[in-house]
This record gives sequence, C-alpha cells and structure tokens, in this order.
Amino acid sequence: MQQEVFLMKETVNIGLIGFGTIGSGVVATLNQNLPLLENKVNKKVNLKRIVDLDITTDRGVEVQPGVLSTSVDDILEDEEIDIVIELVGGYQPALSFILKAMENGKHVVTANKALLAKHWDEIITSAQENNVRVSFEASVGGGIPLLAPVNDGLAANNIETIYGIINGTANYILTKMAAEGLDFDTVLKEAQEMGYAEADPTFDIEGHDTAQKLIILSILGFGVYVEQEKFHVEGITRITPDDIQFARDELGSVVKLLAIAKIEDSELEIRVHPTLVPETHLLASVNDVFNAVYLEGDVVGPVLMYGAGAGMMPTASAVVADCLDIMQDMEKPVAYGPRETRVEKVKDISDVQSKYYLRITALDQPGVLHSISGVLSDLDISIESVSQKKAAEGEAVPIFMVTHQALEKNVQEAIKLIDQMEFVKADTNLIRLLE
Ligand SMILES: NC(=O)c1ccc[n+]([C@@H]2O[C@H](COP(=O)([O-])OP(=O)(O)OC[C@H]3O[C@@H](n4cnc5c(N)ncnc54)[C@H](O)[C@@H]3O)[C@@H](O)[C@H]2O)c1
Ligand SMILES: N[C@@H](CCO)C(=O)O
Repeated sequence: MQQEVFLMKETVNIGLIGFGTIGSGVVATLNQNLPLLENKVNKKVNLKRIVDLDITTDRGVEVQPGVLSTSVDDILEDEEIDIVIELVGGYQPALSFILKAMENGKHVVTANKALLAKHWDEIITSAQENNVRVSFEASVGGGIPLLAPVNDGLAANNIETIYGIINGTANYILTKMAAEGLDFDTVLKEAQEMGYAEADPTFDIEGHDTAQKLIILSILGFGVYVEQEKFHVEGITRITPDDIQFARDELGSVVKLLAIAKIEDSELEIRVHPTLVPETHLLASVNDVFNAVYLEGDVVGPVLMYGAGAGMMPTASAVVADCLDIMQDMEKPVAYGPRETRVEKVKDISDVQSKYYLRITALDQPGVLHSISGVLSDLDISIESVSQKKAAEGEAVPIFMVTHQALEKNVQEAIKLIDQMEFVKADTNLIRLLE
C-alpha cells in the first residue's frame, strides 16, 4: 500500500543551466537531501537535465548518467521540465534563456542579481504574461532567507530603512585586511578561490554587485526600481591599511561596504559606499563572507538578518528552497513589493548630510593645516578631529581628519580644492561615517 501511494506522487522535473560553483552546490544539495525535499513538497523531485558548455570537468558531485548536455534546448524545449534554474550568470545569454523558459511555460529560479537589476521589468512582465513564477532568493544575501521575509513576512510594514552588508567578497577582503594585515590583492585571490567572487570581480570590489542587490531590495522594500546609474556607487579599492588602522585605533570603528536605502518625507536616499561603522553597532561584527541586512519597519521596528552571503552550499540552499516553494504553489501570482510606491523623489548624493573621515596626503611643512582648514571652513565644514603621522622633513604624510555633519557637495568641493594644492601629493580619500 505504502509503495502504491509513493508511485502515484507527481514528479516535478528540474533543468539546471550552469554547472559552476552554485550549480554544483545545487546538485550536491539534491543528492544529499532528496528524501527530505520530496517529503516537504510531497512530490517526486527529478533533476532531469544539467546543461553547461563544459560537461567534462569533474565538479566533485555525483550526476546520474545521461543528465549532462551541452545543448540548452534539451532544457528549454523539453515539455516535461517544469522548473528551470539559471546559474550561468551575466546578461546574455542568461536573459534569453530565462525569457525562453518562461515563454515555454516553465517556472524560473535564478541567483543572477546583475540580470534582475538591469532587466527587472522585462523579466517580471514575462513571468506575469506567461503565468509562471520567477524566484530569486539567492540573488541577495546568498544563503540568508532575506527576500521572502522582506516581501511576505514584513508585508504589514512600511519599510523605512535598509542597511546591508551584502557582498561577501568585499566583506571578506575588508575583514582579512583588518584582522591579518593582508594586502588587497592577496585576499581578493583567496575570495576568488573560495568561489565567492563574480566572474568579473570588479563587480564585487567596485560596489556594483552590492548596488544590484540594493536595487532588488528597494523594489521589495519600497516598491521602487532605481537604475544603478541613478545613485552613488563606490567600492573598496581606495581603502588602505592606514584607513583601517586609523578607524580602529582612533575612532573605534570598522570599515564596511554598506548598501543604504532609507525613506524620509517621500524622498529615497539610496547609495553604496565604504562606511565607518562603530564597533558597538550590530553590523560591525559581520565578518568574513557573512552578510547581514538591518532594516526598520514602521510596525515591527528593527530586524536583523544574518548568514553566509556567498559560496557554493549556502547559495545552493536558497536556490533549492526557491524550487521547493514553487513546487508547493505553482499557481501563486507574481507580486513583488508594494504595488504603489511612497517614493516621490530619489535624493542626489550631493544633498546627503554625513560626518566624514578624510585622509589627505600632504608634505609636512608649515602652513599646510592652516590652508586645509581654511578651505573647509569656507565651505561650512567644521573639523571634529585632526591628526598627522610623523615624517621626515619634505616627506608626504597622511593627515587624518574627521568632520562634523557636513553637506556632501561641500565636502566634494573641498576635496577638489585641497587636491589642487601644491603640497598635496595624492588624491584625498573620503569615508562616510554611519550616523
Ligand atoms: N558564487 C557565489 O557565491 C554566488 C552567490 C550568489 C549568487 N551567485 C550568482 O550565481 C550565478 C552563478 O555563479 P557561479 O559562481 O556559480 O558562477 P560560475 O562561473 O562558477 O558558473 C557558471 C557556469 O555557467 C557555465 N556557462 C557559461 N555560459 C554558459 C552557456 N552559454 N550555456 C551553458 N552554461 C554556461 C559556465 O561554464 C560555468 O560552469 C551568477 O549569477 C552569480 O552572480 C553566485
Ligand atoms: N560575488 C557575490 C556572490 C554572492 O552574491 C558576493 O561576493 O557576495
């Protein structure tokens, strides 16, 4: 009798495109936990096909005979496949794969934040038109259940503030530079070897990956799509060991690449940049490849979500969970974020107020501090503290300054003027403080 019931279970067929780091993690998860997964959805789960350009390299995971193929049509044109997992990454051909899959009536699961952030409307519209679901929990925060809680669990709230450490690679680099004094390039190489970094790691270190994830969070949290070109995005490549040491020793702070989105009087502040976070703040202890999103809702108050933000198995956990969610309700309509947004305007970075850390590299000679403070004072920027490293005469040294609250456009203008001064020998670095 037991056997008879089992045989009658519906089978859901999955096609996986992209058998790289995360694709291998998905296969490993299915191999490891298939009985558990089938039990949860009360269906038979069958990984029918895996497509990749390279089907000869050993990924260290067991694959059933006949499952591997190099032809994407073996998934997209197979009528028996219900769910397509896209883990190729990048814009094309990933976009065409996803659109074709949906056109052919297949549900889609993807971790591709770059694609979602750029082609959001096209992808969601296609899902709606074709009456299929598209799920992307793994696209933000790796293994952290993050998007479903924001979209569903916090649906009763107006989201007011989002602060996120949402790039594992950048956080790994900053953590290792601070804890072990390692240089930037060495740590980046490590992050790549661990499978955390994007195919093009400039996406991680220049802040683009964080920005793409913030775009998705803003859609879900505020119901607004803001193109990446419309907000300030700055990475971590200008952060030096001097910055990290000064932040720790003199300010009791750590440097984190933060995604920030908050709404005030219908105006959305949205930006990505390195930020000095006080050691006492919850986000300061988010280290290595871990990610965290701190948000505030008008009903729930503050919420913190934390976990592994990148890597093969944590990310696979989210991808497989999306598949199970679809299997449980294939008819669920596609709805993401509030249908009407409270956002009337996106604030320009130049109008943002913050405290600033400045590292100015200047010759150690009389009159330098006087000239710099003159520029700052003319632009209504008040200095909270200043210190300078010792140097031999005639040598350029870092001067560290922290300002009181100031207007970004004034600070940018001041830096422009300071960097034109004859005794200034390198571009000034600026890091905003978390207010
Ligand atoms: N690595 C992570 O920690 C992580 C975490 C979250 C999200 N993601 C996202 O997941 C996706 C996959 O990332 P990854 O790290 O597994 O990348 P990866 O480079 O390890 O894997 C991509 C795979 O796709 C294959 N591929 C490339 N072009 C193809 C094509 N035309 N047809 C079929 N296969 C093709 C490649 O051969 C490779 O095996 C990306 O969108 C990435 O942004 C990655
Ligand atoms: N490259 C990304 C992968 C996870 O999205 C990161 O380091 O966070």
